[in-house]
Amino acid sequence: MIFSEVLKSHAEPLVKEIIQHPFLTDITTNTLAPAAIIAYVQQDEFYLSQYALALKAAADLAPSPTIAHVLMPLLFEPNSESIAHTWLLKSIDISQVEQLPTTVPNPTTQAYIDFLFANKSKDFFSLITALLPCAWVYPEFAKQLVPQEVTDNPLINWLQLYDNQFPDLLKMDLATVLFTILDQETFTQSKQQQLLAIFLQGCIYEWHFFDATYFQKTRLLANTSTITMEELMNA
Ligand SMILES: Cc1ncc(C[n+]2csc(CCO)c2C)c(N)n1
Repeated sequence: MIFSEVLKSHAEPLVKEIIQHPFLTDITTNTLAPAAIIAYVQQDEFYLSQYALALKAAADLAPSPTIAHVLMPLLFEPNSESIAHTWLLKSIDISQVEQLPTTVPNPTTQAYIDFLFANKSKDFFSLITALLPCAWVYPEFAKQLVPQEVTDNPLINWLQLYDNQFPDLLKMDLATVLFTILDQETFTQSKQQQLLAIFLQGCIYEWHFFDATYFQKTRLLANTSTITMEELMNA
């Protein structure tokens, strides 16, 4: 089995969990709470800005000019997925991301981003393996959840985007490119195990990302407490 297939087959149970997450089932039934939509869009805007930086770092770390060349066209602008966010917000009568309050990353978003940059500090292949679940999981659940019949659910556009049905708005080939880079490399057994662990951890973060925004785990001590870090340090 080629390495990318090994990664995907191990992650299959996690994809099943993600597909059953209430965030996604509520998308398919058009019952996703406005608060969950707002929390998701806010967190995702922030997440994607950091993801774009990590992807750029991968292109800079590329072990050969050929690989760098393959990655270059994929360095999407952080806001290239903003159409997905616009569609979600429109369903609750908010037209612009700018209308949302400023975002503080919730602990899950922050942990996911820290995970990406921790793998940047390891090596190029660890980094692209950490970047892969984000690019791979969405098309995986989208192809399974997009309804075959016509629907008036406005949230289905969001799924169709990730099912590559609007290639002019968002190209969905990043996962394929990153898997191909991995498949062209030969890894020792122990390196394969390390990369598999990174890949699965990334898929787990994808589940947590939905869970944190669905339940709005956004109530941070830093937002609610009147004591500042500075005061604690100087006490
Ligand atoms: C937490 C989170 N994970 C994955 C995506 C989806 N996504 C991000 S980058 C990319 C590759 C093509 O743009 C895809 C599919 C998201 N928006 N937010």
